[in-house]
Amino acid sequence: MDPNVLSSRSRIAILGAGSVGSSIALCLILNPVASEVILVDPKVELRDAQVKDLGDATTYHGAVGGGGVKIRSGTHKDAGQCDVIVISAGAKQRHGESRTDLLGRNLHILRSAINDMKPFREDAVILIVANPVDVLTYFARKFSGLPEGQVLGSGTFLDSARLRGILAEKLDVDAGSVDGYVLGEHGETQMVGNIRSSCARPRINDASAKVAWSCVTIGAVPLEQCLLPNTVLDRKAIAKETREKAGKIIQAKGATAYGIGALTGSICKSILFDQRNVRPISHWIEEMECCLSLPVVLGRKGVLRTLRMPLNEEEQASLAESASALRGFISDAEKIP
Ligand SMILES: NC(=O)c1ccc[n+]([C@@H]2O[C@H](COP(=O)([O-])OP(=O)(O)OC[C@H]3O[C@@H](n4cnc5c(N)ncnc54)[C@H](O)[C@@H]3O)[C@@H](O)[C@H]2O)c1
Repeated sequence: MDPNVLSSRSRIAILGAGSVGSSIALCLILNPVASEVILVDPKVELRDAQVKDLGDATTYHGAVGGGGVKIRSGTHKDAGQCDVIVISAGAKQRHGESRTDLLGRNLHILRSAINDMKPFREDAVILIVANPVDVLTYFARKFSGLPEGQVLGSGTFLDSARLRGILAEKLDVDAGSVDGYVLGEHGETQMVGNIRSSCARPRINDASAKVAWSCVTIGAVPLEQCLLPNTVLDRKAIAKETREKAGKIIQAKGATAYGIGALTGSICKSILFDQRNVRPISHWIEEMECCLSLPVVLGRKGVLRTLRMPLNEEEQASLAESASALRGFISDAEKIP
């Protein structure tokens, strides 16, 4: 089927009209993949103002079905009937607040948003962007009752994109030719640091732990064989730079929005156009009993299958450690009233 015919009937809802939600909406206007984008936010003044502002951007953009993208305000019930529901509704961390308390607030938002959206259209795909993304993806699957492949989180797609960009610069190649993944838990939310001690969980100490270095290739050529003459690749420093990029942006401007906006738009495209792209996406992993990122095939039914990477022993151990930390965090979250 012509993908544009498919998309012309499609609708995407975005819950949360803040920095991230509005950036996602703009990307979906500039690179249209659905005929309608619906913004949902209890702050109705903000929501409607974002819709008006974004509406101006549609004037010269969007050729889906020839008529351009329609952006409008909507309710949670409208969202439940959309093809893709992006959840960027989330409170930001207050000064001195523990991650557990933040999770408590965001879990509350997620639970009420999902209840308000029910009943879901049968083939709806829920895409979690709000943090902590892996834990919220786990609970969205539980609260929504949708088939597990239809509930996913942006996961380490953003971390992996950052890694690719940094490697591309160091190796002087196009980022599109770099194949490499950050796996496990989404880095912006490593549940360490100011987490309450009663909820402290094992952490990955090595900053390079989550990059699947053994599988990085440049145009299908193993990384080792692609280094420029007389160069040494400091993997630990690159992993650290990848992990700390978000923090630096947030420190300077309060939030990250454009990167996640563009990548979320591309996940929506993979789903609605049934593209079968391989992306590192947070999803339910049965044997790990949590949601975390491994490469998956993405299509109209969401996660179609997980691809198992030939990780070395150390990488497998760090992935297991990431899963154990997430399981611990989930079990702490289950106790939140
Ligand atoms: N996954 C990633 O890679 C990534 C990257 C950047 C930000 N984030 C996360 O995205 C989330 C949003 O960030 P932001 O900067 O846009 O925050 P923001 O405060 O600007 O926007 C959040 C919006 O959610 C709305 N909201 C609250 N409850 C709602 C509900 N029940 N239904 C609909 N909307 C509701 C709020 O009113 C607010 O407007 C945060 O959790 C942030 O950590 C994730």
